Amino acid sequence: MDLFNQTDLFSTDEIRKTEFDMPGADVTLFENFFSKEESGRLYTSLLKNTNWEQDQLVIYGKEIDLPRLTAWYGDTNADDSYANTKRSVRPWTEDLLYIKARIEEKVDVKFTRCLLNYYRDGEDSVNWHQDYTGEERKNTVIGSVTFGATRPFQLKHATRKDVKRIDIPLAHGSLLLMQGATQENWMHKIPKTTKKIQPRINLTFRWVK
Ligand SMILES: O=C(O)CCC(=O)C(=O)O
Ligand SMILES: [Fe+2]
Repeated sequence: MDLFNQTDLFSTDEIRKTEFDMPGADVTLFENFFSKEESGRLYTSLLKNTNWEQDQLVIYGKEIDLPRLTAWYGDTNADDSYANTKRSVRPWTEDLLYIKARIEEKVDVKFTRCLLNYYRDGEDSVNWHQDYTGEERKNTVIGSVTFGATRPFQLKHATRKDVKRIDIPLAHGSLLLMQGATQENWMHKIPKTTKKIQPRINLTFRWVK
């Protein structure tokens, strides 16, 4: 066996935890949170069974397709704050309930919603933004799970120019937890790339009253 075979070196299924040193944020990455085998199964199943929708954004009165496909799932009996946006929230599926339960072992929260994003290729992206609005942004938990291609998740401080930006590669089977005031103090994005890359699915589990 070739001892320096990269595939062998990196094909470990061990969970690796990294806490990031970011002022005003609480961000933790768990690599290999889902095993290779589970991740492969969930990627295929989510790709096929999710009700992917092409959502639009209105800019200067013009409707523009979002550069990705999306879907909302969650507690359908909870008071529906997304009702006025015409976005339909579908009931939890078995896959989503499994992923949700695995994350809930790590955090003291019961998630009520999940937003799924499907980045078909390098042209698909999400621009700088913060999750949640108003008061809800001040203290939140977001569990972000990735299956498929690795894309860099970029973070920048919302107001301080002296704080360095950070790039976290989110790989197949990883879990990123963003807690406390992270959404209030930091913005995040997934940039476009001209590299030939495989599709990627991201799930953000949220808590909405
Ligand atoms: O794809 C990702 O990793 C992030 C998605 C995201 O920021 C969002 O949907 O709010
Ligand atoms: Fe986001």
